Amino acid sequence: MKSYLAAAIQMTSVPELQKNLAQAEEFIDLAVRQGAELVGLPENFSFMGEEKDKLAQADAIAQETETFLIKMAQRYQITILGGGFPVPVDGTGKVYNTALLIDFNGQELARYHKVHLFDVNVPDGNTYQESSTVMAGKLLPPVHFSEKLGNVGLSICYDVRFPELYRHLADKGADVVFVPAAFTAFTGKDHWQVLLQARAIENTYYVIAPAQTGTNYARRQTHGHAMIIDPWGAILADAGDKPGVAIAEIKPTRLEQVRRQMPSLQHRVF
Ligand SMILES: O=C(O)CNC(=O)[C@H](CS)NC(=O)CCC(=O)C(=O)O
Repeated sequence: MKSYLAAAIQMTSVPELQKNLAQAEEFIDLAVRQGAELVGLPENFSFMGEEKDKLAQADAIAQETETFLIKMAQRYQITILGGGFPVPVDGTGKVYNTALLIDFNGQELARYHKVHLFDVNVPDGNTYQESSTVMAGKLLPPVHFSEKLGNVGLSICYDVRFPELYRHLADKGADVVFVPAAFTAFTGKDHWQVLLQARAIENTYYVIAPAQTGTNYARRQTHGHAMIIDPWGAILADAGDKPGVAIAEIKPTRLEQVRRQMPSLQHRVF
């Protein structure tokens, strides 16, 4: 593993596929011009809208999003994560909420179907029933083993509330873990940063968290604060509440140092 720059992109995605892909490319371009080699896009980056509209357009969203990710990886010579988009599951009328990691050749490195679905009545009055359109994944997320970038683990959004998933990624040797999200503004203000820092600290790995921000559609407000956190829990970059990019250096020496200073992973009893 070498030292390199990673980017967590922050967007206000809307219910318009082409518009979102154009916005995503602008931020990818910006990140690459600052030297980023590993770039993450948030959950719902290519389409964020009503569940029924997402379902109606799911075939086109899935196809065009995958083509876009491959094109971006090759054009900018980066490893890129598409942090969550719908992929139809044959014969069910539902989709998997899918995260996809692509390398600079356009080759697929890892794919994950979100296992924890957000079926929650948020106290601000909004009701979320992700399981009405999304099929829960059945497998724990993968870790992609990379000589160059370190071992990269995947997850999506609401997963961040389930520490056992992140401990699994640590057991598989993760050095860098993605948490692409579309966190609600209401839960995000109290929970987002704390949960991300906890996952980084307890597992002594980097956390890269691309995010949605602002008003995406109707009454849907997202929290923002895409960030990159080091294995000590320090916030290295925070994109604030406007669309943009959080960039920080991922360093193997820092991973080794923190794991020496705080060897908690070696002291597990259970
Ligand atoms: O609602 C949308 O349009 C898009 N959102 C999503 O796709 C997903 C599932 S509904 N959002 C979350 O998981 C939020 C989790 C969260 O906010 C928390 O855990 O507090």
